[in-house]
Amino acid sequence: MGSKAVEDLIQASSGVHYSGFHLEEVHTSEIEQSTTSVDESVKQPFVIGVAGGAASGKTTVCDLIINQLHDQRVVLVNQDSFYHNLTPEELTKVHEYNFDHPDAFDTEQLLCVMEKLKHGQAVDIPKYDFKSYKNDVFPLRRVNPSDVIILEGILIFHDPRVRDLMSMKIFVDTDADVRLARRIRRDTVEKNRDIATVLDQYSKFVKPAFDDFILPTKKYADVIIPRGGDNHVAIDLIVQHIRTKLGQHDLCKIYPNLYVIQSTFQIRGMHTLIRDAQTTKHDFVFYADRLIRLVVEHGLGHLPFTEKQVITPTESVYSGVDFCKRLCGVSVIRSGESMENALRACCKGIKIGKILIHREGDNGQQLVYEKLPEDIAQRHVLLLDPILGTGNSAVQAISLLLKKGVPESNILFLNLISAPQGVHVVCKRFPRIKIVTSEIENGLNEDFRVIPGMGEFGDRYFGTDDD
Ligand SMILES: Nc1ncnc2c1ncn2[C@@H]1O[C@H](COP(=O)(O)OP(=O)(O)O)[C@@H](O)[C@H]1O
Ligand SMILES: Nc1ccn([C@@H]2O[C@H](COP(=O)(O)O)[C@@H](O)[C@H]2O)c(=O)n1
Ligand SMILES: [Mg+2]
Repeated sequence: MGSKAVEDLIQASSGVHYSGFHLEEVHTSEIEQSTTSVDESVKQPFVIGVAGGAASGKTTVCDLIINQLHDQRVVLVNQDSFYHNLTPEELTKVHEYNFDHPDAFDTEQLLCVMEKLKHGQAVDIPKYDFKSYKNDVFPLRRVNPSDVIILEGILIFHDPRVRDLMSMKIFVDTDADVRLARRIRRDTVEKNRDIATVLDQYSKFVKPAFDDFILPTKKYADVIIPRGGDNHVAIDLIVQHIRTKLGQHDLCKIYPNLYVIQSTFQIRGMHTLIRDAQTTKHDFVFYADRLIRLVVEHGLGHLPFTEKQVITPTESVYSGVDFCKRLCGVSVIRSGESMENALRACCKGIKIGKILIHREGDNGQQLVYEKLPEDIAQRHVLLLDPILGTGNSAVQAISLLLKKGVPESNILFLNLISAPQGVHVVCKRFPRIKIVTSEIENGLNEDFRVIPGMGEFGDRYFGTDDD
């Protein structure tokens, strides 16, 4: 592929940083590999479960959430669509059929639909007809893959496999008498049923199933909404939370200890400069330093604090906090040393240890030198290395700190860019350490280099590259 084709590719891929590629060095296979790795990681939808008794206000709550999330792609999948069709025999004795029992639903079909949606495929979902009791009413409803999928139904929390799909679970909690009153009105007005049948179904099936199957799933809820759709505060908070989660990188949803600093145009502009192969050494150092300072300041915000009160010059009391005192920086030589100045500028007199890890071959790492404070086990450690790639150096460095007695939860790993592979390796092996980074990369190339990346950070920062 010639450089013209590469430029076309860059042009076509809005929103993705390709400015760090060395155009003359890019090979077709590298581009295809990087593009494929992006496609493979199909953006995971944010799945919300909404459960609660019949006529508690579930659909009303879902409609309010959908309205407020108007600028997002949201779909509603109703558990009613997965009611089993009744056999001819069951149809003749429909008043003896329990529509509130978990067995009334085809959960396997629901799981199959969710699997497809999660993998970015559109699905056709049946529309349930409460009058004919049939779930094969045509035309089927076409549901496209979306950023947010809301799963609603009385027993949507019953099956653990369905629960596991959900990033957020909401239980709509409405008084039984309110639910019954609404149900009588709905079933008589909308479903043309007579009141005696509605009350009979309620006492025989609806109430017992609520007590036996629905209410016990309330414990799985992350949020319980009293008064359903009338509770605007709860709905506003839920929508706010969903917006925050949608703005986060998918990896942050998997690993709660991974923090990617909120992107702004300033931050993206600085990244654009340090990733550009044409950027001068002077500019590279200047903008790398600015980004490092941001990451360090953000990282310090994750340290514990103690409450402290001071008297202001107006002799008033200011209730504030005191910084965590027992800190230590540890830089991974050589790139990590570029982060020391920012740490020193933020934490007066901080001790800084060093670790040297030699890269053996393509993927192996070997620890060759370490100099750490003797009392490091009693300190919170800020581990400094601007790039998290394969995760091999980070694992070596963290393992050494643990061997020296530093508790895992006292380690804060600060870097500028992280490859998903490295995040998986570090977060799975050390789930209690925190990682603070400023951008998540597309992946690694065949040489285990981060892409798009910024080249050899140490060489560019310390001026030892050939230019
Ligand atoms: N806060 C409310 N105040 C008054 N009526 C409501 C309220 N919330 C829902 N309803 C009515 O109650 C009935 C059941 O509400 P719905 O949201 O469909 O509940 P669910 O989906 O839990 O069965 C509907 O007729 C709806 O219009
Ligand atoms: N043919 C049917 C199917 C279901 N029901 C009742 O619907 C309730 C669930 O729907 P919500 O919108 O209230 O969640 C449930 O209590 C079933 O009894 C029915 O009456 N007829
Ligand atoms: Mg409903």
